[in-house]
Amino acid sequence: MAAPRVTMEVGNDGVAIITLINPPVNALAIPIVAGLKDKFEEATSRDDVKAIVLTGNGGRFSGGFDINVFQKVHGAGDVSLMPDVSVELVVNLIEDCKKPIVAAVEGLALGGGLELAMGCHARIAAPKTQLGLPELTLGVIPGFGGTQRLPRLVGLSKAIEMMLLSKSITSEEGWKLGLIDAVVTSEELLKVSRLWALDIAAREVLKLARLQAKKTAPNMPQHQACLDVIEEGIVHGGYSGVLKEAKVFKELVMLDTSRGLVHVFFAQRATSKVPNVTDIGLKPRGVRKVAVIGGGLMGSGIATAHILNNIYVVLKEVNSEYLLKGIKTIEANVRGLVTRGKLTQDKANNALKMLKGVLDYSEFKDVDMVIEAVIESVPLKQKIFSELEKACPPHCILATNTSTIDLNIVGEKTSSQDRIIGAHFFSPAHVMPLLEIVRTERTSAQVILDLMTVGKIIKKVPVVVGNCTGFAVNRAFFPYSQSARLLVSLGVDVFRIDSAIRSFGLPIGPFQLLDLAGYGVAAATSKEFDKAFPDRSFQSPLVDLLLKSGRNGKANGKGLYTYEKGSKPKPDPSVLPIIEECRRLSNIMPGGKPISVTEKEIVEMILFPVVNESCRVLEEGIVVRASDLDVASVLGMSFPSYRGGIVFWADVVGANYVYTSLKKWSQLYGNFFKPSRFLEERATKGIPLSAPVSSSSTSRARL
Ligand SMILES: C[C@H](O)CC(=O)SCCNC(=O)CCNC(=O)[C@H](O)C(C)(C)COP(=O)(O)OP(=O)(O)OC[C@H]1O[C@@H](n2cnc3c(N)ncnc32)[C@H](O)[C@@H]1OP(=O)(O)O
Repeated sequence: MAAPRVTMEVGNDGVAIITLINPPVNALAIPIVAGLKDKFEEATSRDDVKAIVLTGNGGRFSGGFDINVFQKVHGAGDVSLMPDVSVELVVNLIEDCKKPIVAAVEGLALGGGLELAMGCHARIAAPKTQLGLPELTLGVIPGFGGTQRLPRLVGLSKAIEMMLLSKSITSEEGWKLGLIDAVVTSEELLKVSRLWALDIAAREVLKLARLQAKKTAPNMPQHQACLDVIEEGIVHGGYSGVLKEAKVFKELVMLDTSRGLVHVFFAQRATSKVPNVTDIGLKPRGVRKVAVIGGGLMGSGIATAHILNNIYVVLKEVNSEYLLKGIKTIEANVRGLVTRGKLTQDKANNALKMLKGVLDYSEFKDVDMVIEAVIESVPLKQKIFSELEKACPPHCILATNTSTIDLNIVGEKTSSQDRIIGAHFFSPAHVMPLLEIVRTERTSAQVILDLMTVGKIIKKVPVVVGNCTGFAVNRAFFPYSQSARLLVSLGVDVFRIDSAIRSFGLPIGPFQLLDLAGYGVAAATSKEFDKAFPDRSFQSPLVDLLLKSGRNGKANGKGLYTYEKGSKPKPDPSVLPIIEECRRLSNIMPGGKPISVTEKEIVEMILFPVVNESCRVLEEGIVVRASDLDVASVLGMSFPSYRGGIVFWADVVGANYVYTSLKKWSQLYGNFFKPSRFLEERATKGIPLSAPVSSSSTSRARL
């Protein structure tokens, strides 16, 4: 029988195949260990070797360390006969190798055999390969790093079972656990392992991940940085990798991105602390049965959010046709989650069992909460709330999903103002995470606390806000769509505006959002804001012109963009004459010529007016604290979380810069941009916008 040896063959592809030859099980005898060291050193230093595959001859990877050596140790009583494999070979030469090493395992990889394979950068196995660490059966423990690497690859419980019970697993099971990267036929084993090794060498995976991250996280440096650090370890070894990791970590933690994300993390948690509500010893009352009035888009979304979280819902509509439509929408919402893999069929069935459709108030006698979600009509809402007062038990919370109407007016015809509260969901209500809880001066603390608790049960982030037109989010962001339309009237291209806002980090621009919401909704909400804030509301003819030309956005497939199934929305060039007409009617371009702006100016001219209105929201105490508005802007408007929310971002940009910019634009383009008193004061005194209102002289003046 030929002497145990290790061979190396370098292919034209630059892959060195290192083979263990020690029949019958390729036990890791002393000459094999020495041979492995030689070959790995050679492969590492040779320029023609790009990557390495380690394999065993004769269809068996390795049965482990040569047990005969144990006998020699026992006989001589000399433990120094054991070679240093764990650190010298597996860590220094294999794991830290600057070239990728892939183990191609077949038949068996036991004890030291599996440990060698675990030191490699990937493991490809033939079917039914036996993988195990049976060292305890010999009275010892795994000695080539197995105690450390196996738990990291398969998890602690499985690793303990495999070691303490000396239980082997198959390569198929290993693949499921993450120990094996791919299981391929015996014929393909070497070919796939070579390609795998080259793939790591060419770092295709990293390249792909980089491209992907560029698309999904364009403004966040930590994604590319993470890939750079991983690559450093692959190219220059683990030590160099951890050094770079430590350095890059410290750089990243100091950046605005991390500051913004950490701010949002704590800001989100702070929303559950509401002075005089959560700190006065009240206990939330259970809400088991909820009635939703109105099965339209909002009502059905709200009902869906509740049944998905085990809350019984009665959905009330005015006739069976509408009711059926509402129930169908809820079923479609739930099915959609199953299709997208977000919900199991079982859970979906259980959720739908929690729903009952009704046409009258008989089921309302034992409901704990009602959420009204009918159209925005004051007389209709007033009528519903006075009926609810009679139909519901006295403890029942009376909530409305209105997004514009003053809650005091909604409850005017009742004597239950203490139970009336706003539950402002964002569409689609079963998906969007924000729940604005709107309180009036008369809403009781108990009712606020109860709704906050339900909000958490249905997995929303409840933010308690005050009562005003638009509440916190829609109020602060009403200038968002208006400034976009103002820019269009000043001659800036619609699609350029959307693209600038997307580059800033919002998922879609203001005009795509307009298409999505539908022009009817946009026209109605614009009117509310024109009415509430006439001094600073910009009235653009654009939406009316679009409606007149038979367009209604995505809903009828005709918007500023064209919508075809299966493809992304595309700018529709046929809207350009409508936009020209809009500019002609507005007649605000200085000297009749389009203004010239950079992408940065577009973003600032759209978002600084939002900051300005946010200042008024803060000054009026509509939110408990500035960070609540940050959370609301991130969760309700998809303002990029890595910018920390609208107020946080404004402070990063600098209140003074926001103020001077707005002042300049207000001189050029009018009152829409006029800085608010709060902004002016904070900017001139150098106080951050996020500082508590009570610390500014504004509120001191009021007190
Ligand atoms: C530091 C490290 O963590 C320490 C270690 O690696 S300790 C070693 C851990 N490995 C083991 O315990 C595996 C022991 N071997 C076995 O369980 C089985 O031999 C096997 C499953 C690999 C193969 O089984 P099977 O096909 O039935 O063949 P079997 O007759 O047992 O073995 C074939 C030959 O290989 C030898 N052999 C098997 N494993 C060996 C090993 N690890 N060292 C030295 N010789 C070994 C056997 O003594 C036998 O020799 P023989 O032909 O001269 O009698």
